[in-house]
Amino acid sequence: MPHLPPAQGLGFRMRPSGGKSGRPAARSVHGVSEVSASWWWWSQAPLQLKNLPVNSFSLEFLTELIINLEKLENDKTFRGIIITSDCPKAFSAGVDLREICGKNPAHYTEYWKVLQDLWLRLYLSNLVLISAINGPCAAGGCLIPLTSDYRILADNPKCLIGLNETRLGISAPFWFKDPLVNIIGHRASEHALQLGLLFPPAEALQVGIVDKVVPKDQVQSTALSVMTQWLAIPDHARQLTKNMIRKPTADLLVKHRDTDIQNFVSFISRDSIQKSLQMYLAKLKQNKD
Ligand SMILES: CC/C=C\C/C=C\C/C=C\CCC/C=C/C(=O)SCCNC(=O)CCNC(=O)[C@H](O)C(C)(C)COP(=O)(O)OP(=O)(O)OC[C@H]1O[C@@H](n2cnc3c(N)ncnc32)[C@H](O)[C@@H]1OP(=O)(O)O
Repeated sequence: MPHLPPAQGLGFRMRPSGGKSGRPAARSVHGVSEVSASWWWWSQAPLQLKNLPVNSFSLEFLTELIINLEKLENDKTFRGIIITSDCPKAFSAGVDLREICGKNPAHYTEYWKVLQDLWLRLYLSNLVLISAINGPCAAGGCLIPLTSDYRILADNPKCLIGLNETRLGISAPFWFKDPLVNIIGHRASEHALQLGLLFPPAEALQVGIVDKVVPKDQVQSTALSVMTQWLAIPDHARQLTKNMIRKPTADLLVKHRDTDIQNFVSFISRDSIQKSLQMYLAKLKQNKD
């Protein structure tokens, strides 16, 4: 794991709410972020993503997320996580474009490997993962929802979700495509992926990329109630079943991850791609003004 300098505004929060268990809040400060590990409701942890302004996946943010997930996974008192965003602008803007623009091949290699690591950790997690999606998530921003067990989307026209890579002139990695196919089926994925569709809430529900759409102020309470249903199932039976269903998909990435890294690095290092990226980043900044 690389050594990381402290950063402002980067962090994950596990927020207590009611202290049902009567356990005192544990607070620990780490290299990058402050993690306040407390009990909200026995055995379920709300994990709030906060990498302002849009929860884009910087290398530092990815690394911290993996560390925090590992801690939760190893803490046998936790059986599920509700993942949501603490950034008002987005659930996640996906790949942090500054990480893949103007850097060197070694950096691109490390970045892609860590992104794969996060995917593997989430996809094969023993915990129940529920995405409480309270903001837009496009392309790489769908990584957490697509690897979760259940997705709840806020009913807001800004909350668009989908793998829109083709609209950016790129192709979604196979390990983004595979979970989508597993969730919405082959034909709907062909359609969604080739056209780079970003679904507004009602369409997202109809195609099945999310499991529930609720008013924004009910996303958390709905997530809690869904979590309760999932936690009613004995862990060992649910975990074995999850692993049985997901392992073949995960194995594909494990088997091909080196080739996938090489492909990504050679693609992203092209001058033409770097120019497009610079233009896209500049456009994002212009749109703001
Ligand atoms: C042309 C080539 C493009 C892409 C990549 C090329 C190669 C990659 C190869 C393979 C990878 C494939 C798999 C994954 C791909 C990805 O995830 S690519 C990234 C996809 N995400 C997006 O395109 C989202 C872009 N952002 C937005 O649409 C909006 O910002 C938003 C809807 C999330 C929020 O909108 P607003 O509330 O209007 O906020 P702003 O637009 O003003 O944004 C605030 C601030 O954040 C910066 N920003 C936004 N997204 C990113 C990002 N992904 N990476 C880095 N920075 C980002 C934005 O520039 C603003 O910055 P400032 O101007 O405040 O400095």
